[in-house]
Amino acid sequence: MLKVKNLTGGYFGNPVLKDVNFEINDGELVGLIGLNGAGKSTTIQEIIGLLTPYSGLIELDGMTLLQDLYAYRKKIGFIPETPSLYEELTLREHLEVTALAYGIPEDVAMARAQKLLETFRLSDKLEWFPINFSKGMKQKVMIICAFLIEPSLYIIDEPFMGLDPLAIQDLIDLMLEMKKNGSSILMSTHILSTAEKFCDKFVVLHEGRVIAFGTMDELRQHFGNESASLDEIYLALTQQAKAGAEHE
Ligand SMILES: Nc1ncnc2c1ncn2[C@@H]1O[C@H](COP(=O)(O)OP(=O)(O)OP(=O)(O)O)[C@@H](O)[C@H]1O
Repeated sequence: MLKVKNLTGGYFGNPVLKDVNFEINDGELVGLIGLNGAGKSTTIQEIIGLLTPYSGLIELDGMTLLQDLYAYRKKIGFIPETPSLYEELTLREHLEVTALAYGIPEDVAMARAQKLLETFRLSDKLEWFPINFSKGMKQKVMIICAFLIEPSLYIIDEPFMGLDPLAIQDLIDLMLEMKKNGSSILMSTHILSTAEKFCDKFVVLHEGRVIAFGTMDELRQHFGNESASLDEIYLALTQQAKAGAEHE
């Protein structure tokens, strides 16, 4: 379970995030949504420990990063928006390095990887180097490495960019399977129609603040329209927040 409590943080002393609060229970898929510059990537960087909060607390399964950096990091599988692979390592070596870094026995890792490689149609490319992969294939390697770990929390930044429709469906199926196994998932996305279908809850960020957090039903109630789509709610919420800021 992830708890983000009163998080204020950002870059070089500039608080991009202001008093951010939300939680992800075990077995929950939460969508992180917001306009360009709203603070989604900054939130993710705070959770994975690339940034240090100015104030507030981030707790994963009751543990903070400061209590045990290595144990905390081992609980997170992160899939960045832009794939970053080691040019000098083959796909097989990427899997081996991931298993080593997360303390997973090689036979266990390779057994898990086999299924994932089949799902993403990369089984015959184990000896390939990243330079020979397309952008979507590189992203699939990042996905396989993250799912190989079977972490407590998956953080997936813009998962649907660059993936073909088949791979998107495969990724969604995997997320749903991991959710069933009790993992928590935080997914940042601009593809609201897909998010609406699969996410249990939504964190709506606007200019570094959480302007709504809850299930689709809770957001609809808040909005006062029982049949509104996430797109409609989201646009209305951001306009309300903009009008509020202009009024101040
Ligand atoms: N490395 C950085 N140094 C300084 N400011 C940054 C840095 N990265 C982002 N910011 C600022 O933080 C704010 C939030 O940016 P962030 O990247 O978190 O937004 P986002 O919601 O992920 O946007 P997008 O949808 O465009 O990816 C923006 O005002 C941005 O200019």
